[in-house]
Amino acid sequence: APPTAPAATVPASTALASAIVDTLVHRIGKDAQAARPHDWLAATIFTLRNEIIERWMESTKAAHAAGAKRVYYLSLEFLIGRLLRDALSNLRHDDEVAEALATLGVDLAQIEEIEPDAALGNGGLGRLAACFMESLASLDLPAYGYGIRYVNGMFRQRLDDGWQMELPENWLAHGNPWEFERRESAYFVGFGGEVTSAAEGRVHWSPAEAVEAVAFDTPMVGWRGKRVNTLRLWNARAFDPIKLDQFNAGDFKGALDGQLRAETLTRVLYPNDSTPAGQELRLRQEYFFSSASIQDIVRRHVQYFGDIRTLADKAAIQLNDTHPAVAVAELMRILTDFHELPFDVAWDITRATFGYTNHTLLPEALESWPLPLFERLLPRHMQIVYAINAKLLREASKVEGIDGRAIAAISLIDEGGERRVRMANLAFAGSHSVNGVAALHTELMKKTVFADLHRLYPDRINNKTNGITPRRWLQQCNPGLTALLGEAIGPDFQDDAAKLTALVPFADDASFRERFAAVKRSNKVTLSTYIKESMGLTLDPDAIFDIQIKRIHEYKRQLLGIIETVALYDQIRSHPERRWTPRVKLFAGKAASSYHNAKLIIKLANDVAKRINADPAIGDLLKVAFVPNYNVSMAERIIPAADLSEQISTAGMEASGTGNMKFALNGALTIGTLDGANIEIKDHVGDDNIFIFGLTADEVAEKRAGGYRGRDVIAGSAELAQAVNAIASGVFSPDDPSRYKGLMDGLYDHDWFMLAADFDAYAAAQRDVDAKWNDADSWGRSAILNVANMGWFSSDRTIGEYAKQIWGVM
Ligand SMILES: CCc1ccc([C@H](C)CC(=O)N[C@@H]2O[C@H](CO)[C@@H](O)[C@H](O)[C@H]2O)cc1
Repeated sequence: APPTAPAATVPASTALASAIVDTLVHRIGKDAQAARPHDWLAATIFTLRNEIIERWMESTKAAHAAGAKRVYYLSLEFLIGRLLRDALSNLRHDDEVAEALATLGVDLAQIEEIEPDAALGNGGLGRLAACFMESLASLDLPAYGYGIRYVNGMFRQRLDDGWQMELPENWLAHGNPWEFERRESAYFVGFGGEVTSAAEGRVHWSPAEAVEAVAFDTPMVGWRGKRVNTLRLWNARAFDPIKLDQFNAGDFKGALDGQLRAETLTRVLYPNDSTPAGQELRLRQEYFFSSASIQDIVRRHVQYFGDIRTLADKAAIQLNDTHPAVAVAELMRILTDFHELPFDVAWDITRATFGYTNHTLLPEALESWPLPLFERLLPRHMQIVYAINAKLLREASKVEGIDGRAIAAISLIDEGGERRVRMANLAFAGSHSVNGVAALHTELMKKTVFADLHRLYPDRINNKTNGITPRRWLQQCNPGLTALLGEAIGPDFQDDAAKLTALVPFADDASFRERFAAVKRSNKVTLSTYIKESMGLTLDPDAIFDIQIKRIHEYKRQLLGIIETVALYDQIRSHPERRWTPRVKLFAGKAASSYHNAKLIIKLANDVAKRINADPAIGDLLKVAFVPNYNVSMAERIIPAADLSEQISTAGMEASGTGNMKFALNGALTIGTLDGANIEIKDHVGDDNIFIFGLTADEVAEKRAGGYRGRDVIAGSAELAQAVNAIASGVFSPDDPSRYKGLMDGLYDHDWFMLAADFDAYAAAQRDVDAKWNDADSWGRSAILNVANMGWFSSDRTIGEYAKQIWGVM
């Protein structure tokens, strides 16, 4: 049973109202008359925090008392979003707080809207880390998340005449009531300098420069407040914020240089979600937070358990992709240089402690660092990488069937051309578990990127299909559906998402289908109101809401969605006599600031929207919109209103996807390829309740190997050719007719992402969507069966698997 609510819990609504006013007066310094919405937000959070802090302390004490093994999740990204609604709902206080505030004339929903998103991530990887932290607390597992406290998170996207503009994001502008500075948890992190060998083989690294890493803790509140875990984000501070001598000499810049360098380190999140910037500052960020985190983990272990050799029994460290991979070398440095363990003993402890999750097979996304940069910035770690590599290659050379080519592929050092340190190989070699994030992805890891390492360590790669927290992605963002489900199958699904299967029989219940459709329609009306107010565009809530929201990337094929929309537009215009099914196409997503084609695709979506929405011949049959500044809160607003979820990546390129799970859990049907977790969604919801089309991953590989050319396919598809030529010739860009020529030529000449190859199948699947939509019972049945069968995609199931099979904490 969850721990009994401590004495200082939130009193009944009126008492609660006065507690909030008391905080407003004594903490914010405003009385109810003068208070602004942001004052009420702060007062509500500070009041609610009291209970959270007590549960937090209780959780920490309980873990300590139990001598529990802790999970440490190292991630350069945590895409948290807003926390008030999440904390209120997980503590089951949302209704009484709403009531209490209402007695004060304050609308809880309104103040929840002004909380800034903690946008400390790019996309899938960062959001997964946030869902995982919530599930770890909800499963009562002692865990810490470690990351960087960026002052500027993911940039704000503004569209200027359809072009993406990146604006700094200042989530800390008005302070952050959720964080606690822990000045006592501060560590020295060095860079550069040199390594000297001291007496009896001891090694000494004297860095040329250093910063102080200071911890800021944010509570991670689990479902029913079962446990409150810690998200520890590091901030960099200069040891010498101001050099007075230089200042007095008038060299103000020089005097403050140290502080500037430190601030720069944790200032901003790199906005790339698959192409490494490859900049030195990025490596400095990766080492800064990895070192501070490892030092903090080792300090806690020695303090609580004494002997460092038992580290792997009491700590499970998970590397969220390669971004914290240098932590492997950092732990080796601390174990050998400070705790004077023999190399091999240190290596065994390191491997037993680390697990590594791979989130992408895109070659350009696999991080590697030029050896000179790595050596200059981290001279001691370079030595350790060499030592690890020597041991690894010695081991590999003993395995039969591992030839020179395999050795070269296994090596931590890429010798082809400029020598580079392969962070994926370092993470792989330094971990006892290497997991993929969906079944197909994990199989492709074994067959492609890690084929040789897999042959050397055949039982290291394992699969952990992603999941999403049903608290944020159903209960909190879709209260209408949650209430309806509760009426039908009782509340138990809120404690165990697997219990959603109790909904299956209701798919055949016409009255339940009706109420289900009514909830969906009211969510669509709510979204339409928002789109009307924010974009001035009127949407028909009875049209199919067909939605593609995710980072803009060529492998995610927003371009295929746009070209099919252009083909549909042309079909409607040339065949007005036909009975067309009204459709609303919504796009949203950010492009990495240096990703030219992705930014062009955003512009094209806006140009196509402008033309179609203004065309009187179309009316409400087709409306297109690109919603600006897609983020976690926007996803919570859009997903409950979706009928159709676009998951149309080139097969073999989307490791898993997690948006696909969120849409299906909210009763949308998926149109997608056999890629990532789409395959497992199909397996769970049933072939009749999903629209699958296109080439499989193997077929894509064959076509690529077989000299596939888009030109041949385009020539064979009138609809496709018409749409591509219309875009290429400037029909949607009269102000610059050749704007998309290059983009379209790319389809003729390369089409690496197989848009032409999959077009006809995709367009046909879209017509199947229309047909099913016009059979409301069939659509309703399928939508209900999607919700009923999405329990397996809860991140509680995923974390349960990590806990049992990788971390040994369950
Ligand atoms: C170094 C630049 C960089 C930054 C981020 C990344 C991430 C790995 C990209 C990412 O977010 N991958 C997504 O991870 C999700 C969670 O596992 C998956 O569901 C998505 O399929 C995958 O694209 C790669 C390279």
